[in-house]
Amino acid sequence: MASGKRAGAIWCVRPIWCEASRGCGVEALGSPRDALVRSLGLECTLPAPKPCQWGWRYGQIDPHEHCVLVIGAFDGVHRGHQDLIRQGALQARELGVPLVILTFDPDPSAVLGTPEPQLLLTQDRFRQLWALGPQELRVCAFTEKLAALSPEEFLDRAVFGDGLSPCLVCVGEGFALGAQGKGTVPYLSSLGKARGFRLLAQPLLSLEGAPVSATRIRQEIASGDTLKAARLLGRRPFVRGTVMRGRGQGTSFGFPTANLMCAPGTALPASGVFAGFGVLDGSAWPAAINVGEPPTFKSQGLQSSQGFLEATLLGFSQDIYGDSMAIVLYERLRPSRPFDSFEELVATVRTNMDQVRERYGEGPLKLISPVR
Ligand SMILES: Cc1cc2nc3c(=O)[nH]c(=O)nc-3n(C[C@H](O)[C@H](O)[C@H](O)COP(=O)(O)O)c2cc1C
Ligand SMILES: Nc1ncnc2c1ncn2[C@@H]1O[C@H](COP(=O)(O)OP(=O)(O)OP(=O)(O)O)[C@@H](O)[C@H]1O
Repeated sequence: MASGKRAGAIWCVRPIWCEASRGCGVEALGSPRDALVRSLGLECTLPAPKPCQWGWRYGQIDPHEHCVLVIGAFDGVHRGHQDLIRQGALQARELGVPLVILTFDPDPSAVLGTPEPQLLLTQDRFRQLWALGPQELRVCAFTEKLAALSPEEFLDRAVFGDGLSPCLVCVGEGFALGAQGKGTVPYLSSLGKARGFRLLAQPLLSLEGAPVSATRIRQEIASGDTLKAARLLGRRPFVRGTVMRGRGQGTSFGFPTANLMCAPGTALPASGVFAGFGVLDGSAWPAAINVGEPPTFKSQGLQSSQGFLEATLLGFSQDIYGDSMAIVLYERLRPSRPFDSFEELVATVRTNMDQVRERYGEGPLKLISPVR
């Protein structure tokens, strides 16, 4: 296994909107409603998974039918990933064969002992990949056994040995797979000669002066630059979590907040106040959001845990304790800070709510279907 830091090393790891998001910013996602639908991957439904020898698949091509195979962990399904998959789709169309995306679950970094904060939960990653239009999405269960396979063993067992016969394999420049990261581009290229496939190494998509990578996007999110993260992702970043009980003071302050505990390992800003949307039951509510422990109430309960945020949804008043909710992070409004008085805190949060209202209105935007 190669080191977890190696760029593109996998072991060390219906395209409606792809075209629109190429070469321009997130505004290309269209209306606020369309942008939310696309950011959350609600425009498509994943088919039921079917088991295969090394994992499972969504959709199916004929066993050993020639195909174009695009391989990667694809955390975030960012614009570099989209570019690579779009290239695979073009090649597949020219060759008259289906497109298969091969990915891994869990993310290889989790098994290799170098877990990275995740830009997408697994099902969201699969949905974003499926939205790019492959005929099959193949998922290899990433276990220590799989991690220990050499590139030759991986190809012979988990690819050719599990019903896939690619005539073209597409990866990013600098990609490597297999134990010790041995399966570099030149290495895979020569293995392909013996196995009847060509290897296409796609130059990395660069935006705003550097290659797009999950690591770079994680850094932008951690620093609170959710707008830049959105430009690199080609969609708005969002997180999911469960609504928990808080101190119960928000209602008395005049802004009830949904306290959200996100899944462990979710990529979140360190702290800060953001404008965005809360998405529940297929509707999106403009929201003012505080990420992280509120500095005025340090260490007074669940807020001290990592992965915590709270959001006041404009125009919303229902009991949603225990419900799951997605929070889509638009832009950062200000840093979180301690307040000397509740009055000052309330007045400042109200100003933030007004900022959200000015930008996104109040009350729900009905999205296509309930958040799955
Ligand atoms: C938009 C928004 C901004 C906030 N900003 C801060 C802040 O800067 N400092 C702080 O200590 N708490 C901040 N909070 C957290 C509030 O103090 C907290 O929501 C309130 O005390 C209610 O907490 P409870 O839901 O646990 O009762 C913010 C909350 C929201 C919704
Ligand atoms: N900016 C990019 N442009 C084109 N292809 C890319 C880009 N970034 C990654 N890829 C390719 O996409 C596939 C999936 O990448 P993977 O998630 O496995 O790891 P990675 O290369 O480390 O990417 P990242 O750091 O963005 O997660 C790989 O074939 C990889 O080389």
